[in-house]
Amino acid sequence: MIEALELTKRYGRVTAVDALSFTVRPGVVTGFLGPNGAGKTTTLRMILGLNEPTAGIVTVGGRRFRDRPRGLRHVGALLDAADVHGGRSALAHLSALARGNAVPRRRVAEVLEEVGLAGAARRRVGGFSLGMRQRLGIAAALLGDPPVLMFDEPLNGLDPEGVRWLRGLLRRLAAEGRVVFVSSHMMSEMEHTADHLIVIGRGRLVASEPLEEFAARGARAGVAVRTPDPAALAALVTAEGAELRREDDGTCVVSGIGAARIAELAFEHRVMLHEVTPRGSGLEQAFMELTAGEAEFRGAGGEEGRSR
Ligand SMILES: Nc1ncnc2c1ncn2[C@@H]1O[C@H](COP(=O)(O)OP(=O)(O)OP(=O)(O)O)[C@@H](O)[C@H]1O
Repeated sequence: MIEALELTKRYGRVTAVDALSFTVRPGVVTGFLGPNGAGKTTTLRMILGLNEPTAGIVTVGGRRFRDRPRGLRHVGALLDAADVHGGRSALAHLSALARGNAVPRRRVAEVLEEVGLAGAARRRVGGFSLGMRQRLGIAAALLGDPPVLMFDEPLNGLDPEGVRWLRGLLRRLAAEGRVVFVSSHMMSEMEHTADHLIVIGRGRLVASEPLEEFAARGARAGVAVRTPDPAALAALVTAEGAELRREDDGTCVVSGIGAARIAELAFEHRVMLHEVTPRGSGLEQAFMELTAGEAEFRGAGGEEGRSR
Protein backbone atom coordinates (compact mmCIF):
# COMPACT_ATOMS: atom_id res chain seq x y z
CA MET A 1 0.00 0.00 0.00
CA ILE A 2 1.16 3.53 -0.74
CA GLU A 3 -0.04 6.18 1.68
CA ALA A 4 0.47 9.89 1.25
CA LEU A 5 -0.43 12.21 4.10
CA GLU A 6 -0.53 15.95 3.55
CA LEU A 7 2.31 15.53 1.08
CA THR A 8 3.66 18.89 -0.05
CA LYS A 9 6.47 19.98 -2.37
CA ARG A 10 7.40 23.58 -3.04
CA TYR A 11 9.98 24.80 -5.53
CA GLY A 12 10.55 28.41 -4.54
CA ARG A 13 7.19 30.05 -4.97
CA VAL A 14 5.72 27.16 -7.02
CA THR A 15 3.73 24.66 -4.96
CA ALA A 16 4.00 21.55 -7.14
CA VAL A 17 2.21 19.27 -4.65
CA ASP A 18 -0.15 20.77 -2.11
CA ALA A 19 -1.15 18.84 1.05
CA LEU A 20 -1.96 15.74 -0.97
CA SER A 21 -3.38 12.73 0.89
CA PHE A 22 -4.31 9.48 -0.79
CA THR A 23 -4.04 5.70 -0.50
CA VAL A 24 -3.10 3.29 -3.28
CA ARG A 25 -4.26 -0.25 -2.52
CA PRO A 26 -3.02 -3.54 -3.88
CA GLY A 27 -5.07 -5.73 -6.22
CA VAL A 28 -6.43 -3.01 -8.49
CA VAL A 29 -4.94 -0.76 -11.14
CA THR A 30 -4.95 2.78 -9.76
CA GLY A 31 -4.77 5.62 -12.26
CA PHE A 32 -3.03 8.84 -11.22
CA LEU A 33 -4.59 11.45 -13.41
CA GLY A 34 -4.09 15.16 -13.82
CA PRO A 35 -3.41 17.81 -16.45
CA ASN A 36 0.18 18.62 -17.42
CA GLY A 37 2.05 20.17 -14.53
CA ALA A 38 -0.46 18.92 -11.95
CA GLY A 39 2.32 17.40 -9.86
CA LYS A 40 2.17 13.72 -10.79
CA THR A 41 5.86 13.21 -11.51
CA THR A 42 6.85 15.18 -8.42
CA THR A 43 4.59 12.96 -6.31
CA LEU A 44 6.00 9.76 -7.82
CA ARG A 45 9.53 11.01 -7.19
CA MET A 46 8.67 11.71 -3.55
CA ILE A 47 7.24 8.19 -3.18
CA LEU A 48 10.57 6.87 -4.46
CA GLY A 49 12.58 9.09 -2.15
CA LEU A 50 14.11 10.94 -5.12
CA ASN A 51 12.58 14.23 -3.99
CA GLU A 52 12.32 15.23 -0.36
CA PRO A 53 8.84 16.49 0.60
CA THR A 54 8.68 20.05 1.90
CA ALA A 55 6.03 18.79 4.32
CA GLY A 56 3.96 15.68 4.90
CA ILE A 57 4.98 12.09 4.45
CA VAL A 58 4.55 9.24 2.01
CA THR A 59 5.10 5.59 2.87
CA VAL A 60 5.24 2.36 0.90
CA GLY A 61 4.19 -0.65 2.95
CA GLY A 62 4.29 1.53 6.05
CA ARG A 63 7.87 2.74 5.60
CA ARG A 64 9.53 5.55 3.77
CA PHE A 65 11.12 4.26 0.61
CA ARG A 66 14.58 5.58 1.29
CA ASP A 67 14.71 3.51 4.45
CA ARG A 68 14.50 0.37 2.36
CA PRO A 69 17.49 -1.55 1.14
CA ARG A 70 17.47 -3.26 -2.28
CA GLY A 71 15.00 -0.81 -3.80
CA LEU A 72 14.06 -2.66 -6.98
CA ARG A 73 12.79 -5.66 -5.06
CA HIS A 74 10.35 -3.52 -3.12
CA VAL A 75 9.22 -0.97 -5.68
CA GLY A 76 9.60 -1.09 -9.45
CA ALA A 77 9.20 2.21 -11.24
CA LEU A 78 9.23 3.59 -14.75
CA LEU A 79 9.82 7.31 -14.47
CA ASP A 80 11.59 8.50 -17.60
CA ALA A 81 12.01 6.03 -20.44
CA ALA A 82 14.66 8.27 -22.05
CA ASP A 83 16.86 7.97 -19.00
CA VAL A 84 18.97 5.04 -20.26
CA HIS A 85 22.53 5.10 -21.57
CA GLY A 86 22.05 4.91 -25.36
CA GLY A 87 25.35 3.11 -25.99
CA ARG A 88 24.33 0.09 -23.95
CA SER A 89 22.27 -2.88 -25.08
CA ALA A 90 18.97 -3.65 -23.36
CA LEU A 91 20.61 -6.79 -22.00
CA ALA A 92 23.58 -4.89 -20.55
CA HIS A 93 21.33 -2.25 -19.03
CA LEU A 94 19.10 -4.78 -17.27
CA SER A 95 22.04 -6.96 -16.24
CA ALA A 96 23.71 -3.99 -14.53
CA LEU A 97 20.45 -3.16 -12.73
CA ALA A 98 20.06 -6.78 -11.63
CA ARG A 99 23.60 -6.86 -10.23
CA GLY A 100 23.14 -3.59 -8.36
CA ASN A 101 19.90 -4.75 -6.76
CA ALA A 102 20.75 -8.34 -5.83
CA VAL A 103 18.25 -9.63 -8.38
CA PRO A 104 18.92 -13.14 -9.80
CA ARG A 105 20.37 -13.01 -13.30
CA ARG A 106 17.67 -15.23 -14.81
CA ARG A 107 15.17 -12.39 -14.26
CA VAL A 108 16.82 -10.41 -17.07
CA ALA A 109 15.81 -12.92 -19.74
CA GLU A 110 12.38 -13.33 -18.15
CA VAL A 111 11.52 -9.64 -18.20
CA LEU A 112 12.92 -9.15 -21.72
CA GLU A 113 10.57 -11.89 -22.84
CA GLU A 114 7.71 -10.42 -20.84
CA VAL A 115 7.95 -7.02 -22.53
CA GLY A 116 8.56 -8.40 -26.00
CA LEU A 117 12.17 -7.23 -26.30
CA ALA A 118 13.89 -10.64 -26.28
CA GLY A 119 14.68 -10.31 -29.99
CA ALA A 120 16.20 -6.85 -29.51
CA ALA A 121 18.12 -7.64 -26.31
CA ARG A 122 21.57 -7.13 -27.84
CA ARG A 123 20.72 -3.99 -29.79
CA ARG A 124 21.93 -0.60 -28.59
CA VAL A 125 19.22 1.26 -26.73
CA GLY A 126 20.20 4.42 -28.64
CA GLY A 127 18.49 2.95 -31.70
CA PHE A 128 15.25 2.10 -29.87
CA SER A 129 11.93 3.77 -30.69
CA LEU A 130 10.06 5.53 -27.87
CA GLY A 131 7.75 2.53 -27.60
CA MET A 132 10.73 0.17 -27.23
CA ARG A 133 12.25 2.43 -24.59
CA GLN A 134 8.96 2.35 -22.70
CA ARG A 135 9.03 -1.45 -22.86
CA LEU A 136 12.61 -1.44 -21.58
CA GLY A 137 11.63 0.88 -18.72
CA ILE A 138 8.77 -1.47 -17.86
CA ALA A 139 11.17 -4.44 -17.97
CA ALA A 140 13.43 -2.62 -15.49
CA ALA A 141 10.47 -1.96 -13.19
CA LEU A 142 9.52 -5.67 -13.28
CA LEU A 143 13.07 -6.92 -12.76
CA GLY A 144 12.95 -7.26 -8.97
CA ASP A 145 9.48 -8.88 -9.05
CA PRO A 146 8.33 -6.17 -6.62
CA PRO A 147 4.97 -5.99 -4.84
CA VAL A 148 4.66 -2.30 -5.72
CA LEU A 149 4.86 -0.93 -9.28
CA MET A 150 4.67 2.66 -10.45
CA PHE A 151 4.62 3.82 -14.04
CA ASP A 152 4.78 7.47 -15.14
CA GLU A 153 2.87 7.90 -18.42
CA PRO A 154 3.67 4.36 -19.59
CA LEU A 155 1.30 4.45 -22.57
CA ASN A 156 3.30 7.31 -24.05
CA GLY A 157 4.78 6.24 -27.38
CA LEU A 158 3.13 2.83 -27.51
CA ASP A 159 1.24 1.83 -30.65
CA PRO A 160 -2.31 0.42 -30.33
CA GLU A 161 -1.00 -3.13 -30.01
CA GLY A 162 1.44 -1.95 -27.34
CA VAL A 163 -1.35 -0.19 -25.46
CA ARG A 164 -3.43 -3.39 -25.47
CA TRP A 165 -0.46 -5.38 -24.29
CA LEU A 166 0.33 -2.98 -21.45
CA ARG A 167 -3.28 -2.88 -20.27
CA GLY A 168 -3.25 -6.67 -20.06
CA LEU A 169 0.03 -6.63 -18.17
CA LEU A 170 -1.18 -4.02 -15.66
CA ARG A 171 -4.35 -6.05 -15.01
CA ARG A 172 -2.34 -9.19 -14.47
CA LEU A 173 0.07 -7.49 -12.09
CA ALA A 174 -2.87 -6.15 -10.08
CA ALA A 175 -4.62 -9.54 -10.11
CA GLU A 176 -1.45 -10.99 -8.58
CA GLY A 177 -2.13 -8.74 -5.60
CA ARG A 178 0.41 -6.02 -6.34
CA VAL A 179 0.07 -2.27 -5.97
CA VAL A 180 -0.11 -0.86 -9.52
CA PHE A 181 0.01 2.94 -9.77
CA VAL A 182 -0.09 4.44 -13.27
CA SER A 183 0.02 8.14 -14.15
CA SER A 184 -1.49 9.81 -17.18
CA HIS A 185 -2.63 13.25 -18.26
CA MET A 186 -5.28 11.78 -20.55
CA MET A 187 -8.57 10.46 -19.26
CA SER A 188 -9.03 8.42 -22.43
CA GLU A 189 -5.90 6.43 -21.56
CA MET A 190 -7.23 5.55 -18.13
CA GLU A 191 -10.72 4.62 -19.26
CA HIS A 192 -9.84 1.04 -20.13
CA THR A 193 -6.84 0.78 -17.85
CA ALA A 194 -7.66 1.82 -14.29
CA ASP A 195 -10.10 0.43 -11.72
CA HIS A 196 -9.60 3.28 -9.29
CA LEU A 197 -8.71 6.90 -10.02
CA ILE A 198 -6.76 9.44 -8.03
CA VAL A 199 -7.25 12.76 -9.79
CA ILE A 200 -5.16 15.84 -9.02
CA GLY A 201 -5.09 19.39 -10.30
CA ARG A 202 -2.46 21.97 -9.39
CA GLY A 203 -1.00 19.64 -6.81
CA ARG A 204 -4.28 19.19 -4.96
CA LEU A 205 -6.52 16.14 -4.67
CA VAL A 206 -9.61 16.47 -6.83
CA ALA A 207 -11.05 12.96 -6.52
CA SER A 208 -10.14 9.48 -5.32
CA GLU A 209 -12.77 6.94 -6.22
CA PRO A 210 -13.57 3.86 -8.31
CA LEU A 211 -13.72 4.47 -12.04
CA GLU A 212 -17.49 3.82 -12.19
CA GLU A 213 -18.19 6.45 -9.55
CA PHE A 214 -16.02 8.90 -11.38
CA ALA A 215 -17.85 8.13 -14.62
CA ALA A 216 -21.20 8.70 -12.90
CA ARG A 217 -20.17 12.29 -12.18
CA GLY A 218 -19.90 12.82 -15.91
CA ALA A 219 -23.18 11.09 -16.69
CA ARG A 220 -24.61 14.57 -16.46
CA ALA A 221 -22.61 15.35 -19.54
CA GLY A 222 -25.59 14.65 -21.79
CA VAL A 223 -26.26 16.15 -25.20
CA ALA A 224 -25.55 19.75 -26.09
CA VAL A 225 -28.47 21.29 -28.00
CA ARG A 226 -28.79 24.75 -29.49
CA THR A 227 -32.25 25.95 -30.30
CA PRO A 228 -33.97 29.33 -30.73
CA ASP A 229 -36.78 27.99 -28.51
CA PRO A 230 -35.26 26.58 -25.31
CA ALA A 231 -38.54 26.75 -23.40
CA ALA A 232 -40.31 24.49 -25.90
CA LEU A 233 -37.39 22.07 -25.88
CA ALA A 234 -37.35 22.01 -22.08
CA ALA A 235 -41.07 21.15 -21.99
CA LEU A 236 -40.58 18.32 -24.47
CA VAL A 237 -37.61 16.67 -22.81
CA THR A 238 -38.83 17.01 -19.23
CA ALA A 239 -42.11 15.34 -20.30
CA GLU A 240 -39.89 12.40 -21.30
CA GLY A 241 -38.28 12.31 -17.85
CA ALA A 242 -35.04 13.93 -19.02
CA GLU A 243 -33.33 16.98 -17.54
CA LEU A 244 -32.33 20.20 -19.25
CA ARG A 245 -29.91 22.75 -17.92
CA ARG A 246 -28.70 25.95 -19.58
CA GLU A 247 -25.04 26.82 -19.88
CA ASP A 248 -23.72 30.39 -19.80
CA ASP A 249 -23.56 30.66 -23.59
CA GLY A 250 -27.20 29.58 -23.96
CA THR A 251 -26.46 25.97 -24.89
CA CYS A 252 -29.03 23.55 -23.50
CA VAL A 253 -27.57 20.36 -22.08
CA VAL A 254 -30.02 17.49 -22.00
CA SER A 255 -29.31 14.44 -19.88
CA GLY A 256 -31.39 11.32 -19.51
CA ILE A 257 -32.19 10.75 -23.18
CA GLY A 258 -29.99 10.38 -26.22
CA ALA A 259 -29.37 12.66 -29.18
CA ALA A 260 -31.60 10.63 -31.53
CA ARG A 261 -34.61 10.86 -29.20
CA ILE A 262 -34.10 14.60 -28.75
CA ALA A 263 -34.04 15.10 -32.51
CA GLU A 264 -37.18 12.95 -32.97
CA LEU A 265 -39.10 14.89 -30.33
CA ALA A 266 -38.09 18.20 -31.83
CA PHE A 267 -39.07 17.03 -35.30
CA GLU A 268 -42.47 15.73 -34.13
CA HIS A 269 -43.25 19.01 -32.35
CA ARG A 270 -41.70 21.32 -34.93
CA VAL A 271 -39.10 22.78 -32.57
CA MET A 272 -36.16 24.12 -34.56
CA LEU A 273 -32.73 22.77 -33.56
CA HIS A 274 -29.44 24.29 -34.71
CA GLU A 275 -27.16 21.73 -33.14
CA VAL A 276 -27.39 18.36 -31.40
CA THR A 277 -24.03 17.14 -30.12
CA PRO A 278 -23.51 14.23 -27.76
CA ARG A 279 -20.83 15.25 -25.28
CA GLY A 280 -17.77 12.92 -24.96
CA SER A 281 -17.68 10.03 -22.57
CA GLY A 282 -18.88 10.67 -19.05
CA LEU A 283 -15.33 10.13 -17.86
CA GLU A 284 -13.81 12.72 -20.13
CA GLN A 285 -16.48 15.20 -19.16
CA ALA A 286 -16.04 14.56 -15.45
CA PHE A 287 -12.29 15.02 -15.82
CA MET A 288 -12.67 18.26 -17.74
CA GLU A 289 -15.19 19.65 -15.27
CA LEU A 290 -13.22 18.65 -12.21
CA THR A 291 -9.91 19.95 -13.41
CA ALA A 292 -11.21 23.07 -15.18
CA GLY A 293 -8.97 25.92 -14.12
CA GLU A 294 -6.49 23.45 -12.66
CA ALA A 295 -4.41 22.93 -15.79
CA GLU A 296 -1.18 24.84 -15.65
CA PHE A 297 -0.53 24.80 -19.36
CA ARG A 298 -3.42 25.53 -21.66
CA GLY A 299 -4.21 27.49 -24.76
CA ALA A 300 -2.20 27.59 -27.95
CA GLY A 301 0.07 24.72 -27.00
CA GLY A 302 -2.87 22.47 -26.19
CA GLU A 303 -2.33 19.60 -23.85
CA GLU A 304 1.16 19.06 -25.16
CA GLY A 305 2.12 22.57 -24.09
CA ARG A 306 5.12 21.20 -22.29
CA SER A 307 7.38 18.47 -23.49
CA ARG A 308 8.99 16.07 -21.11
N1 LIG B 1 12.84 20.63 -10.27
C1 LIG B 1 11.87 21.53 -10.37
N2 LIG B 1 12.12 22.84 -10.14
C2 LIG B 1 11.14 23.76 -10.21
N3 LIG B 1 9.85 23.49 -10.51
C3 LIG B 1 9.54 22.21 -10.75
C4 LIG B 1 10.52 21.17 -10.69
N4 LIG B 1 9.90 20.00 -10.98
C5 LIG B 1 8.60 20.30 -11.20
N5 LIG B 1 8.38 21.63 -11.07
C6 LIG B 1 7.09 22.30 -11.21
O1 LIG B 1 6.16 21.61 -10.41
C7 LIG B 1 4.90 21.52 -11.03
C8 LIG B 1 4.46 20.07 -11.17
O2 LIG B 1 5.31 19.38 -12.09
P1 LIG B 1 5.22 17.83 -12.37
O3 LIG B 1 6.25 17.49 -13.38
O4 LIG B 1 5.21 17.09 -11.10
O5 LIG B 1 3.77 17.71 -13.02
P2 LIG B 1 3.12 16.51 -13.83
O6 LIG B 1 1.73 16.39 -13.33
O7 LIG B 1 3.99 15.31 -13.75
O8 LIG B 1 3.05 17.08 -15.28
P3 LIG B 1 3.53 16.46 -16.66
O9 LIG B 1 2.53 15.43 -17.01
O10 LIG B 1 3.51 17.65 -17.55
O11 LIG B 1 4.92 15.94 -16.39
C9 LIG B 1 5.05 22.26 -12.34
O12 LIG B 1 4.65 23.59 -12.13
C10 LIG B 1 6.54 22.20 -12.60
O13 LIG B 1 6.92 23.27 -13.41
